[in-house]
Amino acid sequence: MKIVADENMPYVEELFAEFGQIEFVNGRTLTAEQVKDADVLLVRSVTKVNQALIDQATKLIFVGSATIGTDHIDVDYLQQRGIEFSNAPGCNATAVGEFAFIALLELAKRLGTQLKGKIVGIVGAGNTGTAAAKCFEAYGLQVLLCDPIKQAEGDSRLFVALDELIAKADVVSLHVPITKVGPHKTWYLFDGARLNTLKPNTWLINCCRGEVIDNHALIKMKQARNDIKVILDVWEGEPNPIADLVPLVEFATPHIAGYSLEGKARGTFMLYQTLCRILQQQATKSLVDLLPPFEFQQSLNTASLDESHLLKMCRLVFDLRDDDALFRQSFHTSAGFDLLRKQHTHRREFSALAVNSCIDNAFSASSDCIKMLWSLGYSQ
Ligand SMILES: NC(=O)c1ccc[n+]([C@@H]2O[C@H](COP(=O)([O-])OP(=O)(O)OC[C@H]3O[C@@H](n4cnc5c(N)ncnc54)[C@H](O)[C@@H]3O)[C@@H](O)[C@H]2O)c1
Ligand SMILES: O=C(O)[C@H](O)[C@H](O)COP(=O)(O)O
Repeated sequence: MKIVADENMPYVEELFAEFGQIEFVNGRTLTAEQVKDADVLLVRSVTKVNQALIDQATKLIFVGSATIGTDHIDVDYLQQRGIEFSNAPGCNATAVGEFAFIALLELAKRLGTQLKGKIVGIVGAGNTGTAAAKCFEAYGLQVLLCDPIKQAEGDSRLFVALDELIAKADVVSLHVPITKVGPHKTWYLFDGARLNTLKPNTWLINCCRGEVIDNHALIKMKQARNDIKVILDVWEGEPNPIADLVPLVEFATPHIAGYSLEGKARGTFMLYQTLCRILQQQATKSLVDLLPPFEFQQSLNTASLDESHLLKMCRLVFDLRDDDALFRQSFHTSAGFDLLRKQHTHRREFSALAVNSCIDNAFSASSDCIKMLWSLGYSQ
């Protein structure tokens, strides 16, 4: 069996070698010639899998994408050809939720203010939106959810309309898939008109897909209203963000919100499980065995955990300032953007770090602050 896999997908060797020969390829420049004799194709979000790419791949039985998004896959064409397809829903949701939380703590710090007390509006209450809400709620913030699709499906959570969310929220965090048609299409959901309805001093964060915000309109808005603060992990026209936008954005990263080691491992592992099912083979590998132990364990020796302590705790697993600095140095070319992603030092999720209070100290961390960290996702 021949497996063609994106060279930037960790753990492929460990999980797929037992099935046959693996050929690692550059996912961005993959050609029909390279996949024509593949039985299995493993991709990431940078590879467009469509008729043009796999027309000649007559042996192909499975296409797997180690991603949540599926906008790069022509799912109908795969279905017509009878080729099994699977993405990895939820694989990096925790990473995205924690990214949004940490990014907003960083923004508050940079602006000399606090995230505590803000109302956070989450647009799209699926896997990543729910993971983000979990962090904000663990920190005691009020969260508003907007998801007309889930609402219509009878999801029991409380939802608000987008206009109401924008009118009430201090922070707007975007978590929708990119869709171009239908009553809830998200392409340019935040166009110039909607951006102008953001209330003064709103913080806007996008870690879903760049085109959910009209980036040219965002430039105009930022030039006119610097009270609006923006964090972008995703960009219209990746891998070539609009250069004029970058200096206007408070934190800028190269589409790495989902890049935790755990999220990456889960993505590849879910594809391994699917191939085992297709081949009617027992899955013998384990996800836990893939992950290296984390270097630290933390004892808290403080009676209360203020926001600056919390941010220090977060930086132990992920220091977003590094990604922001590197991005500003080398986003200018598509090679730069992709290289930043390729060379990203995979961060860990909160769960990698075990946190306890110093039990022998009278002024040790109160159980409330330890519980808050555990609710955020840190281990006990
Ligand atoms: N930056 C990254 O690294 C990164 C990582 C993971 C996912 N993503 C992107 O984020 C997207 C969302 O991921 P997810 O796991 O939360 O997906 P999901 O499918 O679990 O949830 C998306 C939610 O958005 C809702 N939705 C759709 N249209 C909407 C609209 N117009 N208004 C409000 N809600 C709407 C859906 O009903 C759904 O509940 C993915 O499709 C992917 O494009 C980015
Ligand atoms: O859709 C997703 O899961 C994310 O956008 C994912 O993090 C993108 O990462 P890539 O596929 O480029 O590795």
